[in-house]
Amino acid sequence: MAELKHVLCIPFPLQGHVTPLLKLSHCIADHGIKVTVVNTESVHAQVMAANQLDDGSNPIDFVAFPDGLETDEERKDWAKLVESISRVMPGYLQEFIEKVKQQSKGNEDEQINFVIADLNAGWALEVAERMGIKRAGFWPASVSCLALILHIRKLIEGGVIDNDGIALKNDAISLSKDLPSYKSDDLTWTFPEDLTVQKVLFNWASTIVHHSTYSTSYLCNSFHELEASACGIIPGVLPVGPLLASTRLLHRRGSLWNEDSTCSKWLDQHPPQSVIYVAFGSTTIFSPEQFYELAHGLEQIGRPFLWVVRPDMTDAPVNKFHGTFLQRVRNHGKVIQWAPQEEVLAHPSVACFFTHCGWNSTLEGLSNGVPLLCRPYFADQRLNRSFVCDVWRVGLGVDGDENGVITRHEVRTKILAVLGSDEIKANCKRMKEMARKSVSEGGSSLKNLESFIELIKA
Ligand SMILES: O=c1ccn([C@@H]2O[C@H](COP(=O)(O)OP(=O)(O)O[C@H]3O[C@H](CO)[C@@H](O)[C@H](O)[C@H]3O)[C@@H](O)[C@H]2O)c(=O)[nH]1
Repeated sequence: MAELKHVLCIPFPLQGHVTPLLKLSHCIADHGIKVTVVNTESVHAQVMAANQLDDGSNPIDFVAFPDGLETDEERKDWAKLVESISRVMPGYLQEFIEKVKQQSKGNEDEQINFVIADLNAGWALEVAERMGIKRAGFWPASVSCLALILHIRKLIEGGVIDNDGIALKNDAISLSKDLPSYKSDDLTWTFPEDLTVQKVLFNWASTIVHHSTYSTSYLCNSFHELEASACGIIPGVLPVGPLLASTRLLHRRGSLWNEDSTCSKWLDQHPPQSVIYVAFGSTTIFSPEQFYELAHGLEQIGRPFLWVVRPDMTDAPVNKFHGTFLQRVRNHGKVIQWAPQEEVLAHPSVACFFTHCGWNSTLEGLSNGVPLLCRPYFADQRLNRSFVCDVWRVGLGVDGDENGVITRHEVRTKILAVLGSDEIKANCKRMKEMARKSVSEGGSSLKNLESFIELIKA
């Protein structure tokens, strides 16, 4: 079938951003539209290495541009990463769009006529506007988080935060009478552990506000029924989620690391709703003390657990620890470096999900009806935790003592509490049905996606 349009999708180069935009790219390609995904060279190499093609018929094209950095160490410094990509990538993007135009020799169907960019890589929207190309922002986190960021000016003017984003009072923050109020700790740029990092995060958020002006529509990985009031205060917001992997996405679904393929078999060996799945996304770091408390808590529960420990998750001497720990838990615990998370969460033997509350993990948990235990690390994760525990009531927080330090005792008691709560189970079931309905025939997110496809084709 001849492709009618050519869409360029540009994610921000982090796992939690690449995955959802890649899933959206597949949804668009399913409608007969040509899609090219632009990654940094470093992310591109990881995606290609970690995701083998099933049959060579991947429906999406990939291109890669340099990010202007030399080492992976530099890439871990977000301030550097954000500064570098927004300095060097706009030039590569413009060059690429012009090259495609020349190569297509006037064939309008081949030329790039739509750009979808993560608002965290919003410089791409600026390039698209300059080149007269239609465009939309993509937001990989919650609509409530986007609402907060887009109201930064109002919060400063209202004396709620200062010019560095620091909350001036401990009071609940209200953006609208219909929207659940935000706690001052839930401001997504708050990082009391390190005020320099907080400044970087706040500047980053302010850049998002600026870049949002280059688009009038924002595709969000959420669904209307989940965040109706937040959707109501952002004109142009288009929830199209939850963006979930399905069988067609077995090609290049976007993991940056190799998924451990032994999980399914291991899960098959356990009774329904018996396994505690523990994974904290791609960026969470645990201090050695917190890592050990978590490990001991899991061990003491004496129930089966599947725990993702990324090699860079802690400075604790993991190998030495693992030797004895794995020996002790060998009958019920499995530790891996990276999971096929969506498959794990969909497995009937999973009973609960101990998560950092990254938005993708939160949505994947909700969509599979799995109760959540929340240990947020930074950014939007505290806000997501508040929604999970206080608004939707589908999980419990593992909040630590007055200094935020978690103990093995708390890990154990909270897991047992979440497993024993009928209220949480009932809410999870309801949430799963709502999430699935939104992306089914006639559902709100599917309708939004279809009207967006019409916009591309127009
Ligand atoms: O072993 C694992 C662990 C995670 N994942 C996947 O990796 C993604 C992780 O995304 P997310 O849960 O959102 O966490 P982060 O990687 O931490 O994502 C960043 O981006 C998100 C979207 O903006 C934010 O909500 C987070 O706070 C931010 O840290 C999810 O799709 C998971 O399914 C795996 O496939 N295997």
